[in-house]
Amino acid sequence: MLKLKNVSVKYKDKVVLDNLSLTAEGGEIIGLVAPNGTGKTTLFNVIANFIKPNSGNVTFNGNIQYKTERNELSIHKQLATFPDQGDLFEELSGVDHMKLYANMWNGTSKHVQDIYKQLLMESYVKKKVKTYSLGMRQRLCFAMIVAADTPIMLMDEVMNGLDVANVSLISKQLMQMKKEGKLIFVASHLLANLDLYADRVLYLKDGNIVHQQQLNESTREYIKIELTPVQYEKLIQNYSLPDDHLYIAKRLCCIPIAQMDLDEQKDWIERLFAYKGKELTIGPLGTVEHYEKYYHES
Ligand SMILES: Nc1ncnc2c1ncn2[C@@H]1O[C@H](COP(=O)(O)OP(=O)(O)OP(=O)(O)O)[C@@H](O)[C@H]1O
Repeated sequence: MLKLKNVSVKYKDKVVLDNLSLTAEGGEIIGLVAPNGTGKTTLFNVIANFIKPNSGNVTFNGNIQYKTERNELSIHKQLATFPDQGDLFEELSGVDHMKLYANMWNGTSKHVQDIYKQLLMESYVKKKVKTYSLGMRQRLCFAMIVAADTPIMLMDEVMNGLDVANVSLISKQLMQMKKEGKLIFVASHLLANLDLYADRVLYLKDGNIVHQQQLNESTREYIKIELTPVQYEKLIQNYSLPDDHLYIAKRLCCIPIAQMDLDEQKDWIERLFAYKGKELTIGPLGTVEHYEKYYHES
């Protein structure tokens, strides 16, 4: 559905994307994670052709590239980007905005009512945007991209400023759209949140994807415990830890269990129980832990 090949973007001497390649298919939610200023928006801008890469290309559906105006039009019919709150019209209602997006991409707005009901916006959607809170505006931006109903959606910080109930509401809607076969990119700083709905999380670093985390496959499991650097030093002096264990962000010790039999696993759990008041968990690394591994250790 979407293929980026050797994409590079430079602003003057600053390389932001460096030979980045990526393939993505419909029916997938892809999280995009990196500290501020790494290149997430730049990557979205390349996919949407808001900026031209210095080299490399983007291909849709196997053979369509941004080479002609006609191609650009046909790609833009299939792709919508998350609206910016600053682009909302204060004097128009939420419904007006949703209809605008629905008509622009879909040629019809008959599904708009179902969407605002599903997103629990009925009580305010017909009022002018100037009366909305930040969270209501954010939900409207989301409702607009849902109304656009495109096969590809690029969402920058979709959950910004939303409370727990709204995060859950929007997560559900994202998963429903994924089931319908859409390809959805979500750039986010709300890491734990991505664990709930993303299929794959891409970590951007130094202009490229430094790691792709598959969340829907069984992944390496670890015994995980929070340890201070002093406690960790003592542990590695007293016991021989597997070479591939991790000590992430000088706080979390992760011991892989794949190569251990049940007795060895039990031994490790007993040893680690000695650290009173520390939470011991068993499972794969989550998005937060990967993030700390890639961005807090260098
Ligand atoms: N038009 C531009 N001219 C010069 N430099 C730019 C331009 N746009 C972006 N940059 C630089 O490119 C880098 C990546 O910016 P980008 O907006 O893609 O990051 P981001 O990962 O989306 O950040 P954030 O999490 O803060 O939204 C930054 O260092 C930024 O200063």
